[in-house]
Amino acid sequence: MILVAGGAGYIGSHMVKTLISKGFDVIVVDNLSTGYREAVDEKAIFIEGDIGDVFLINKVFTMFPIQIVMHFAAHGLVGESIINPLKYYENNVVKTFNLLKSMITHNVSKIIFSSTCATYGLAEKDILDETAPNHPVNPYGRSKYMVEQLITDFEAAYGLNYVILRYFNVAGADNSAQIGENHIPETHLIPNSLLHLLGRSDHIAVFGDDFPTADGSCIRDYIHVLDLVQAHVLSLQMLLKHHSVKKIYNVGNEKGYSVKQIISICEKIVGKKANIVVKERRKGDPPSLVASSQKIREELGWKATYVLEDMVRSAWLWYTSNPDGYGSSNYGKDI
Ligand SMILES: NC(=O)c1ccc[n+]([C@@H]2O[C@H](COP(=O)([O-])OP(=O)(O)OC[C@H]3O[C@@H](n4cnc5c(N)ncnc54)[C@H](O)[C@@H]3O)[C@@H](O)[C@H]2O)c1
Ligand SMILES: O=c1ccn([C@@H]2O[C@H](COP(=O)(O)OP(=O)(O)O[C@H]3O[C@H](CO)[C@@H](O)[C@H](O)[C@H]3O)[C@@H](O)[C@H]2O)c(=O)[nH]1
Repeated sequence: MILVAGGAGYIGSHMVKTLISKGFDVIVVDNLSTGYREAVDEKAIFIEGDIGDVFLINKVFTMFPIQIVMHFAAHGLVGESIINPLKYYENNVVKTFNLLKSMITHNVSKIIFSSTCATYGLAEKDILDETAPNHPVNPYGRSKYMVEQLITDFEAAYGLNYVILRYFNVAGADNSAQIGENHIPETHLIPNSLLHLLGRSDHIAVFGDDFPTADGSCIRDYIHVLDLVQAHVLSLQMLLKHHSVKKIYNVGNEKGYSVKQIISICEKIVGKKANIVVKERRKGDPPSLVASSQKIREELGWKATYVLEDMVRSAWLWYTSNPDGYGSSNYGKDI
């Protein structure tokens, strides 16, 4: 049985759907702070609760034969983490510490952890492999790097097996259009661009056009949520088959797109012009983050199968099929 922490969120709900389709028994623990009950496959057991609730998590480990924890539960917004670092260190570090401690107490010895390329910070190279130095430049990236360090220390001391996946920017939606990205407020670039083109805002902002990049806007590497889910499936298979697993993998498409290029691709796919407004840089944004995913390709046989246009098309299908998201009235509005 697999415990999916944060399985009601954007990425976690796609993971749960795939695990169920592959015949795994799944239990989701999610406090619904940014997730949705409706996003969780109905064949999964759902517990509304907090990963930091030691009593609850101990009970889950006592009642269910959990083999592996997939840990998606976190706050994930770079900008917000600068304004409210307490929220990030408490939720992402302190509560994960509680979860890890319960795992160790109950001999649950395998974890797949959702980390991020934000651990790298200011990239010294155009393409980042897993040996690039970790110098995160915002509290969110630091909180994730701290958890990576907890996990590696617990591996050394208590034999915790782990796969840490450093996701680059995740985008797109399941092709069914039944689940997708529904953050309130929405801050991510592709959703914001599409919601603007859907008429939900009067402009799309470009945060900074004076970065040291070709067109001056930030460069990111976008990965389809379904390709990312497949990276988890392969990591899961390795953890189920082997002992003493301690792996860190980047998961990205190995291609960089600037903010301006992303908006232009969204315009092309939707067939409409955006009202683009250049604004100040958003604090904590590194100019460029692009992956080398060679390690996971070579070691697990993973490869990205979707290109950027597929991500934008599937996200657009999700938004146009579900204009109210999971039913919330302030879907897509600014704070
Ligand atoms: N979206 C991206 O581009 C991206 C990139 C890199 C890493 N990540 C990481 O992937 C994970 C999932 O991201 P997402 O985009 O799906 O975010 P999300 O906000 O949609 O999902 C997070 C889920 O975790 C739940 N949650 C948060 N704190 C919790 C707690 N203390 N106890 C129980 N449940 C809790 C939320 O309710 C939500 O359902 C996060 O750890 C994030 O940092 C995301
Ligand atoms: O309306 C917008 C929204 C974003 N951006 C810019 O677009 C880029 C991408 O921003 P966003 O989509 O918010 O993603 P990131 O800030 O890169 O963060 C995402 O990707 C990280 C990995 O790079 C993950 O760790 C985080 O959890 C996830 O939120 C950044 O330069 C933003 O400043 C804009 O210009 N206008």
